[in-house]
Amino acid sequence: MTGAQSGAARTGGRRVPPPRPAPGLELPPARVPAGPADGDDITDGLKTPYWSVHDGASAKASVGEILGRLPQILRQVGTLAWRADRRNTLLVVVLQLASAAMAAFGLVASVGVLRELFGTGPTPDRVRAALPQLLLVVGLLSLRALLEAGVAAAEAKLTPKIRVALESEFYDLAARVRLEAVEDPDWHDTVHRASDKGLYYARQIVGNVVALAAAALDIIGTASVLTVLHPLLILMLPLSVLPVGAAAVRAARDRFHSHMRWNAMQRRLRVFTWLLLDQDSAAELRSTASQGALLSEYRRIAERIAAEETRLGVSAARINLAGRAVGGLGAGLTYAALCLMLLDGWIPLAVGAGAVLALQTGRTSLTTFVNLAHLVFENALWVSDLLTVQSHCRTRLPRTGGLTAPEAVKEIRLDEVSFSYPGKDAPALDGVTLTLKAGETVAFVGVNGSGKSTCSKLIAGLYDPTAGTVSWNGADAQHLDPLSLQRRVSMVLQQPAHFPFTALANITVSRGSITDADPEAAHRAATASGADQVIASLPDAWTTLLSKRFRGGQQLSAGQWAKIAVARGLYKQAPVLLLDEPTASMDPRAEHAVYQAVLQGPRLPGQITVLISHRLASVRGCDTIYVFDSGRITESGTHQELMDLDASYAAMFRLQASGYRTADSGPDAPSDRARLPG
Ligand SMILES: Nc1ncnc2c1ncn2[C@@H]1O[C@H](COP(=O)(O)OP(=O)(O)OP(=O)(O)O)[C@@H](O)[C@H]1O
Repeated sequence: MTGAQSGAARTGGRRVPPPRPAPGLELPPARVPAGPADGDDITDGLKTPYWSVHDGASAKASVGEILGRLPQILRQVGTLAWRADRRNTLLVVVLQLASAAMAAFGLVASVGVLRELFGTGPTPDRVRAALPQLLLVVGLLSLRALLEAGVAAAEAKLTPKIRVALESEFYDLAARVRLEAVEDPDWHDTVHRASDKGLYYARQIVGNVVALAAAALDIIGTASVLTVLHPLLILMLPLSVLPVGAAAVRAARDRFHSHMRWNAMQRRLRVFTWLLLDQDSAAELRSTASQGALLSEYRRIAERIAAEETRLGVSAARINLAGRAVGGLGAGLTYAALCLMLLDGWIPLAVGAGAVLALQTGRTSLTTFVNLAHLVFENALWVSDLLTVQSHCRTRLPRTGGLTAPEAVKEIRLDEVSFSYPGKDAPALDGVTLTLKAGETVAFVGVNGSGKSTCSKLIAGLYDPTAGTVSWNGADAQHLDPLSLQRRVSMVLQQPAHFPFTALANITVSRGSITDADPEAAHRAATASGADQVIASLPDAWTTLLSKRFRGGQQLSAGQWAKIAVARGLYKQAPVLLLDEPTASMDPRAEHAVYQAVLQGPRLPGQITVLISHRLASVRGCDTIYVFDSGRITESGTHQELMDLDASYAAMFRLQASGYRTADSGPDAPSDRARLPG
């Protein structure tokens, strides 16, 4: 090779320049840190992940905000419950109210017992006098236990129903939204957050709201009992419970903060543990022997987490102690006030003892209330998030109704069609005009990112154009019923889905079923695509599960999956067949067989076939070849016309052909197809 030739490939006498370095790119640094330095915050540099946006929200909200949101949350949960199961919702409410009433009556009866016990007369007489009240207390407490069991049983029936209703509605909506919504990265985040967190907390919130309501009712019950005992005693309640409440708020916030921090640290650690265990990175880690580097970073983070855990534990113990001291102070003040009331004869001893009992109950209920209020506040944010995503889904569903797409597709026309992906300024398609006629096989070729796949998705009705029209037999596709249109199109995608179903179901799914098959059509499709040999080699042939996640499941190679995907596309027998680089991962013989089947094999009468491929030799037999560049069609015609045009298609073709050329062959004579045996 001469010096002039050394930096460039030669194609039919033209030279294709070698790649140039990006302008202005400097040399990289000699050392980069693997993570935050030892003195730095280990959570620095971590983006708040989409699934964590509401974590710790209750620790940031004020008490007023939390209390202010509770009625709305109660309404929201009540509506969900009412919609899911009216009977059990009513049961929960009624039984919970009755249970709170039993608790209050139990307290009053307990004061009655104390009154008798602290009365005058010999002890046996006092005990005898107290017995009926004592039996009443036992009866009321037993009744309360029964009522609480009833609440738990009704809740156990109600919660799964709410979950199933919410889940079904959510998955039904999310699975049907239009493709451009699904491909929006923000959409992906919100939907996954709703699925992982929203649905999880929707399950938790019912139980938590019921427990919160129970705690609130107990506080109300306690306040009522104190008022009945002596109106002044109601003043004791805030004195006794507020310090406990403040300590509980502080402890709850600290817990939520710690949880957030711990989560963030664990996420940094998981980056490394995941890489160490992951199947995809296993081969490279071993071949580069870089496990040691990853393990040392793992140890560094793990040690920081251990130190942080100790710090958090000690801090929690301190807050606990402070909380108890404040609570004790409150209790001390209450008892001092009670003593004064007793000494001045405002209340009898029995009432004083009853008040102590009631205040003790009130303190416990308030601590429970504070903890649950924080929890419910945070749960509700996730549930609201889920409900917002659901309503958002409703706005992004495909149109319904419209004309039924024609069964016999005579012509599909794209007229000045443009399309931009959400959030992208540059259009992926920019004024594309082309006509596909019944019975034609056309090819879309062009460099990466030039808009070929996007164009095929617009033809399939998966996207609506942002400008211009796609029409079927003269009717605007946007006026056609999307479902009927999708039934007329079969798409084989560049990265086909690997359904964890049987081999047969992986094929029949294109007709919307994973249980029923047309055996002859499935066999024909598998034979044409080359999937027949793949399936025949599987232990249970058609019924082999294609997923290692199941017992007896099998793992296929990328090329084998591609054959299954082509079979799936052919099995649908749709009037429009779109093949988006289906053979990229196939071996040359398999690729050749697929193109033979598509281009020359039996096909549906009038079927329109679109092939997208980078291997130009494979599509040279197509009726029309469209060359895409930056979202536009820059050339079109038959292979020969484009070769005669001698523009970019001809240059690309010669470049590929040069890789196969032997010393004695002409510039555009050879092709990989021509060289294949048989
Ligand atoms: N889902 C998507 N969201 C945002 N942008 C996208 C999406 N899919 C494609 N694009 C962008 O649209 C442009 C056209 O992409 P398209 O996949 O249609 O090209 P292509 O010609 O099929 O490329 P390739 O040969 O690599 O398959 C590219 O700039 C690409 O980055």
